[in-house]
Amino acid sequence: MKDILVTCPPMLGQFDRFVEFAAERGLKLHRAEVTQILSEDELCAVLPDYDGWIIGDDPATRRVFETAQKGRLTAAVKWGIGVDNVDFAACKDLGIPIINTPMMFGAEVADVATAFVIGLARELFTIDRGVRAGNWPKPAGISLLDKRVGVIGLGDIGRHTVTRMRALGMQVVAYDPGVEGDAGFDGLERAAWPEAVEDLDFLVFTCALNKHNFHMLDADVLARCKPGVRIVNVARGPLIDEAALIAALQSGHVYSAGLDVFEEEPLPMDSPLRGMDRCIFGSHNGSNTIDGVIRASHEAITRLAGFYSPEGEG
Ligand SMILES: NC(=O)c1ccc[n+]([C@@H]2O[C@H](COP(=O)([O-])OP(=O)(O)OC[C@H]3O[C@@H](n4cnc5c(N)ncnc54)[C@H](O)[C@@H]3O)[C@@H](O)[C@H]2O)c1
Ligand SMILES: O=C(O)[C@H](O)COP(=O)(O)O
Repeated sequence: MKDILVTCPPMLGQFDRFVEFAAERGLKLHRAEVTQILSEDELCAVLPDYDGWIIGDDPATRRVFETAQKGRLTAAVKWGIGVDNVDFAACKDLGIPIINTPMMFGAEVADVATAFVIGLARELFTIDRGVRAGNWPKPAGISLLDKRVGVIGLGDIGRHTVTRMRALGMQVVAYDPGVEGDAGFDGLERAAWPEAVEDLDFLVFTCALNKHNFHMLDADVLARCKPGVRIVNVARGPLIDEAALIAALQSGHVYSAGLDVFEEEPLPMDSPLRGMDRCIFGSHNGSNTIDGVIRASHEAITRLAGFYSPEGEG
């Protein structure tokens, strides 16, 4: 049996469900005990005792892999899609096989993006908070029919998001430098960056974070947005300059935002965002459905077990 450390929060949430599935494939799963997101130092302290690692949002840095390899670590899998926290180049240099689990829950994350769009349009959460507080608020929302929404990123999540936005009767314009043509959507309007943000009622981020697009939505790009735009991010916090977004929300240039991800997670207690009533926040939980987590966790376990098989295929 290979000893495997699991540090991924959604998988930890249903941990017991996966113990037997993993054991049948030669893996003994161990729950990370320190915190749900371990620090680099914590990882360096515990990982050398394990043969493998199912990675969550932790800092999977070169130092962590080098330290772990001096112990027992020989393979790893990034649970989920985003790999911005994982130094794949270091793994290649060190000869540690590693892979992620793409295409496992694009629909689920797109559902959250859609919930944010509808919630922001109708101020559902503002109303909910008001009713709970003993009030009876009646803010006028905006209709979604024929409104323009920009979808930034046409990967798995982005495509599911386009489907959902179109089903709401919205006009979709998409930006993704890695995808050509209409991405399988009849007559899909495409635009360049940052022109794509102009004249939108909603701007929805669904793209991967990489070394080219840190703060792609900064103060300059925000200034190009239509006054009153509503912004949604279900991808990664650092795509947006959060300080610039806060300033735009405070000035009213951006009407509201729905954010599942932040520059710093968990969102700091003193973040001005916490006081912004029109906004909706998630806890980087877009992928977390019972079904989606089972799907991704089985995939992660199967791929990791594959690295230890004679053929060594993850
Ligand atoms: N909120 C959550 O819980 C949650 C869950 C899953 C994934 N994510 C994030 O969402 C991201 C996208 O997931 P996916 O399954 O669609 O990944 P994917 O790999 O299928 O697609 C990513 C797309 O982003 C595009 N892209 C890269 N740079 C871009 C840019 N500057 N502008 C526009 N598009 C750009 C790529 O060309 C690609 O088509 C993940 O990388 C991850 O960071 C968040
Ligand atoms: O990148 C992903 O797939 C998602 O963000 C979910 O994974 P995480 O909860 O490990 O970030």
